[in-house]
Order: sequence, then structure tokens, then C-alpha cells
Amino acid sequence: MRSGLIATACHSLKWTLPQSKATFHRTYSPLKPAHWLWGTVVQRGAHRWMTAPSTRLNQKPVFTRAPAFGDKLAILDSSGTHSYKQLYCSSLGLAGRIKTALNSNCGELEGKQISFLCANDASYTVAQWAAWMSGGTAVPLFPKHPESELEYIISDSQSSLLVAGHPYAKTLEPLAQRLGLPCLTLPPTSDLSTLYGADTQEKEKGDITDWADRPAMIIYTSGTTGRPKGVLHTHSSIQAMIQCLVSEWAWSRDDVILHVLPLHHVHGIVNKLLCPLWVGATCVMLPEFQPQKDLYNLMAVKVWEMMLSSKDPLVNVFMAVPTIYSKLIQYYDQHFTQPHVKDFVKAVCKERIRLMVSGSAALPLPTLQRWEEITGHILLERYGMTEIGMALSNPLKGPRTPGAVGLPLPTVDVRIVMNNTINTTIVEGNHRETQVRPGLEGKEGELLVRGPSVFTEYWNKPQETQESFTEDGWFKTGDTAAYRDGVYWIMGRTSVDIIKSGGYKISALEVERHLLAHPDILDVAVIGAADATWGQRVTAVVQLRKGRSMTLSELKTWAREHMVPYIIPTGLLLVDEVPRNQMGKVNKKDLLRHFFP
Ligand SMILES: Nc1ncnc2c1ncn2[C@@H]1O[C@H](COP(=O)(O)OP(=O)(O)OP(=O)(O)O)[C@@H](O)[C@H]1O
Repeated sequence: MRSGLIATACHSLKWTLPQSKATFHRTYSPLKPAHWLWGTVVQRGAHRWMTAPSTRLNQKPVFTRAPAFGDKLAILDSSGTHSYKQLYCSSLGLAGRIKTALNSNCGELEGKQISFLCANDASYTVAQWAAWMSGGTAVPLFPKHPESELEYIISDSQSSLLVAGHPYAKTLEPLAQRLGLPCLTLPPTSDLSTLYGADTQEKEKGDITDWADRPAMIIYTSGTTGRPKGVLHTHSSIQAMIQCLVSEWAWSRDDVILHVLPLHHVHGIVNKLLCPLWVGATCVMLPEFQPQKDLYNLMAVKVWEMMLSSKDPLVNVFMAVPTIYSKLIQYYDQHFTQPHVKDFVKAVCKERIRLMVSGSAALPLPTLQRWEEITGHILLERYGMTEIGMALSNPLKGPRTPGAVGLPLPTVDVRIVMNNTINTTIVEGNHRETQVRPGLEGKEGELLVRGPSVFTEYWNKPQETQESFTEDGWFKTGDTAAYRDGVYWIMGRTSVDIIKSGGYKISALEVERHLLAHPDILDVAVIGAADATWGQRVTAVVQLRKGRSMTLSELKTWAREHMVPYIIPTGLLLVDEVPRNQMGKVNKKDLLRHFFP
């Protein structure tokens, strides 16, 4: 075991170089004492992964590759088609305006944040690329956020300028006025080309040569475990995420992805937009999927239409969160009832679509199974976070284990450590191999991650940044995980999903997986309600299928046949709808506050 750990450490060191810039300290080494890394002062990005000079050349932002793809179709949205060349030229034009508004030359915008609020269409890419071309840091805002949340993100990120997509001028302009910031409004997405003015100089794009360590994006967490924090990624960490997925999931310029996710999370930004744009593929953008009861029908019909359409461009890649898959299944079950329609759906999905991915939350087994029956695809489940990009994935080719999240992606190192005793490593793994401390296979602990895609810092939160890393540079995910049967399993967020009841540690995700197999349960969130006797009680917040009813004792009777006794819920709360955010996540702290104030 010991020699195994040393071998891993030495391998990792090949990827690192002692750095020289003043803002950094030393690169990590698990073999050195902790103070070697942090020194006497914890500095910005001290844990930062340093890349070899040869790799740094590849760390240019996505837009630098756009001219080479020329007239190839980059984005198809509700306004029409947008080629790589058009996106590039419009971005260049907007970058010129940003610099004029901030009275700055290229490169001088380093360290300046540009917040932008755009629809799910080509305007988003133009705003993002323009922020980068002008040398700034892109801060994506989310149209569904209330004004107070937008103001929080703009102020917290210390943005110097706002860019409003055409429909959002009325939202951002009053905010800009109040905060004393310039605000640029984009033309309608169909007229983005009007941004490219004669005054835009070609040279503007070439001023920055070394992108790697420049800040690229501040992405705000959705706050399911606390107040949203700004997660700062450099161009090099974003590039690391892109290159890892491009190689592992075999992205090519012939791919066409259907994009239905919000664009303020890594899933929507990197996995579904930057990856295809990096390889010259096509992204078909729909407004983000609204999983709410009254809206999902409208969205589901559009997604099915696009997926099954025989018009060019033909979609061959799809990625979504589990809630979207379950809503698509619901729609299918209600509307695609005739056998020949079912055959058609399955044939098109099987023959045409090469990859279907699920992530951002645990994929319930019944969803995976039903999706396979409908489409012939076993969903590829992967695990990731805003702070680290994607870390673990089932394979593109080869067996996928239902309920598990596969193995570490290339360049990602992981550890599982005993909860509360961070120094006790149970499991240590990378893309090629995983080693388990003898006798501890399957034992649960906190998942730690290290690698080039890990973020630099929580924006302006040095204390939180320091606390989220071990002294030797591993990011503490806050998720409980286990390694079993040759793959990794996510048991849930340690703070809300690990329920301690009567001396047992129970994974809420595991209980949810079991309950979703109940024929009357449509959706469920399991929470640990405080209890004087048990510590916490396993409480199921359940949405039943239409016309069904259930009592706690009925649920318990069913559960005795399917679950080990100590994980059977002792509380049942029936709701009209389990409240999920745009990424399909339940804010369990809010649920607990709501039901057990
Ligand atoms: N395949 C998966 N299975 C189980 N959980 C997953 C999976 N993929 C992602 N997650 C969960 O999603 C979390 C990451 O989501 P994200 O970075 O968007 O944070 P958030 O919940 O939106 O915000 P916050 O950090 O503010 O709580 C992971 O820590 C993990 O708990």
C-alpha cells in the first residue's frame, strides 16, 4: 500500500513544475510536510496545479480555434444559424465595445469581471467570448434569478461592467444604474452580426499570448449547502475540463449536441457548450428545460421533437440531469402509446444517438432502466462539481455500472478518507488504477480530488478557500463516497444526505433509490429530521403518482420486503411536487427548515 501511494505521488509530480510567479507558492507534494505547501502565509491559488510549458500552449480559450472552423455551423437556436466565423466576429465587435466602455486596452482588463445575462442562445457565447477577448473574467448570470440574487452576484464578484442580452436590458439596466456600472445591451440574437463594426481591429485578438493562469470565469454555486460562492476558474482549469471530456467521450466536429440546461453551471457551460465548440461541432440550443409540473410538457415535446427530427443537423449527443430524463419518460408514457411510435423512437435513438449522459445529481435506477427500455441507451452517469469540473465517469465504451459513477477521468486523482480523520486514506485512485487499504473495501468516507481542473479559489473568500483544501492540496468535496466492485459510488452530501439514526449512518440517496422502485412513488427526497431518541429520523418527502394514496404504515409494509430494516423511513410527508432547482437538485436544508422549523 505504502509503495503504491508513493508511486502515485511521484507520477503526479511529473505533472507539476516548481513555479515562479509571486502570487503562487510551491506546488504540492503529498510526500512533503504540510508547511512546505502553504509556507507561513496562505496565498491566492497556493494549491494551484502547475502545468508543463508545452501543455500551456494548448490552454487558449475556445474562441481562438473558431476562425479555423470558419463557416461551419456552431450554434442553431430559435433565432437561426450562427457559424463559427459569425460568433467570432460578433464577439470581437463586442470586445471592442467593452474596452471602449471601460476605457482600457487589451490585456488591461485582467482582474476585471464582466457579468452577463443572456438567453440560452448564441448571444451567451458572444458575451462569454467577448469578455475573454477583452482580457476580462466572465461571470454568467441566470435569467431566473430574482433581482436580489443578481445584485448579490454582481456585487460579490466586483463586476466592472454588465452585458445584457436583448431580452434582459430591462432587468439589468436599473441594477447597473443603482450600482453605478456601465451596461451594454446586445442586439437581438438574429442581429448579432451588427456588433462587428468597421472600428474593430483584427489585432485585438492577438495581444494575449499566455492564457493559462489568467482568470476565465467566476461560476456561482447554487447554494444547496450554503450561500452561493463564486468559484474562480482559470483558462487552464477550464481547458483541463474540456480536454479531458473531449478525449474520454470522443467528441468530434461531426457531433451535434442538444443543449437544454441552464448556462450558469459547469454542466451547461463546459460539458454541453465549450466541449462541442472546442472541436468544431454543432450545438442546438433550446431554452433551458423547466421541470415544473405545469411547464414540463412544453419542454418535453420540444426535446423529443429535436431528438427524433430527420432535419439537419441531426442530434447525436444528449446530456441532462436525472429530473429531465424522468420528465421525458413521463411525457413518453403519456403520449407515445402506439407500438409503431415506440419502435420508431427506439430505432432513431439507437441508430442515430451515440452518447447520452446523466449527471449533477444521483440517477435513480428506475429512470436508468426505463430510459434503456425506451431508447436502448444505458445512460452514462458521471460525477462532478462546480469546483472541480468532472471527476468520475462511467466509460464511453465498456460496461456501465448502474448507480455508480465509474472511475477517475484522466488527470484526476481521487482519495477517499475516513470522515473526520482526514489523514486516514482508505482509497487512492487515478485514471489507471485504484488502491484500497486492505480490509477497507467498500468503506465510506469523504471524497477528495486533485488535478488540473480544480478551481483556484472561492472569490474573495480566503478562509473558505483554505478550509476547503487539505494542507497538501486536495479539494474536500463534502461528498461521501465508497469504492466497491471496481467502481466509485457517491452516497451523497455529507452535510445533508448522510443521516445518522440510532447509531447507523444512512445514505439518503440509497433510501431514495429504493423508494423510487415503489410503483406509486413518482419522486422523493429523503431528509434526516432531528429526533431526541434516534438522533435523526429517516423521513421521506414523497410525490405520489396521480390518483394514488399512501400511509406511513403502508410504506413500511412495502419497504420491509425491499430494504434493510434500519434504513426504512419512519416519517412520511406527502407533497404535490418535490421542489427541485433547475439542475434537478433538492435543497434539503430548505426542506428541513420548511417541515421542521
Ligand atoms: N452523479 C452524481 N451522483 C450523485 N451526486 C452527484 C452526481 N453528480 C453531481 N452530484 C452532486 O452535485 C454536487 C455538485 O453540484 P454543484 O457544484 O452544482 O453544487 P450545488 O449543489 O449546485 O451548489 P452548492 O455547492 O452551493 O451546494 C456534488 O457535490 C454532488 O453532491
